[in-house]
Amino acid sequence: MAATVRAAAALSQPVTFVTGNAKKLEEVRAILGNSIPFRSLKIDLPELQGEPEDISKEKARLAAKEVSGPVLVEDTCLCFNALKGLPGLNNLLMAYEDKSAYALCVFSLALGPNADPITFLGKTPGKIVPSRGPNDFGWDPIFQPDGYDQTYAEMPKEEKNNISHRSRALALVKSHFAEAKYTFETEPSIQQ
Ligand SMILES: O=c1[nH]c(=O)c2ncn([C@@H]3O[C@H](COP(=O)(O)OP(=O)(O)OP(=O)(O)O)[C@@H](O)[C@H]3O)c2[nH]1
Ligand SMILES: [Mg+2]
Repeated sequence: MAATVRAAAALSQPVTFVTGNAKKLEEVRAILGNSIPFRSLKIDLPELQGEPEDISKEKARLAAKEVSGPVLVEDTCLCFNALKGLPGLNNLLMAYEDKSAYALCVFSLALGPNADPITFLGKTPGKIVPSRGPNDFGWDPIFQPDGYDQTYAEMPKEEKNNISHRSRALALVKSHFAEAKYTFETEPSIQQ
C-alpha cells in the first residue's frame, strides 16, 4: 500500500502520546518541550504480559488503532538484579544482599494503525534503598541512581529528567525524529 511508504515521511496528524499516568505525562512534556509535535490522550490500554519490548509494541498497535494515527506509548519498570531483571515487589528484595536494580523505560512509536512499531529503550542503573523523599510518584522514593546521594524523589525534577530512564529513552526518540524528518499533514487534500 503506497500510504505505508509515504507514512514514513508524512504523518497524518501530530503524534498522540497515549497514557493513563499524569506524572509520566508531566515528565514527558518537560523533557520533550517543543522538539516533537505531540498531544496526549488518556486511554487505559490493557496491561499485557511478556518481554518489555513485545508488550510495548503490542500496546502501540492497540493505541494506533484507537487513535487512527501516529502514537507513542511508554512502559516503565523497576527491575531487580537479584531477581534477574524481574520487575517485582520491593519487599521480596529484603531477603537478598544484592539491592542493585535498574529503571527501564520502553517507548514505542507506531506511525499508524498498520505500521510496525519502533521501540526505544532507556535504562538507569541504581539501587533500592529505604524510602526517602516525597511520595507522589510510584517508586521514586526507593530508587537511588548510581553516582547520586539522592533518590529520584529527593532530586530536583530537572535533575531526575537529565538522567532518568525516561529521558534516556526520549533522547533516542528525539534523534529518530530528527533523522526521519517527518512532516505533518494537516490538510486532507495533501494526502494522495
Ligand atoms: O517512581 C516512579 N518513577 C517513574 O519514573 C515511573 N514511571 C512509571 N512508574 C510507575 O510504574 C508503574 C508501572 O508503570 P506503567 O508504565 O505501566 O504506567 P501506567 O500503567 O501508570 O501508565 P500507562 O501504561 O497508561 O502509560 C506505575 O505504578 C507507575 O506509576 C514510575 N514510578
Ligand atoms: Mg501501564
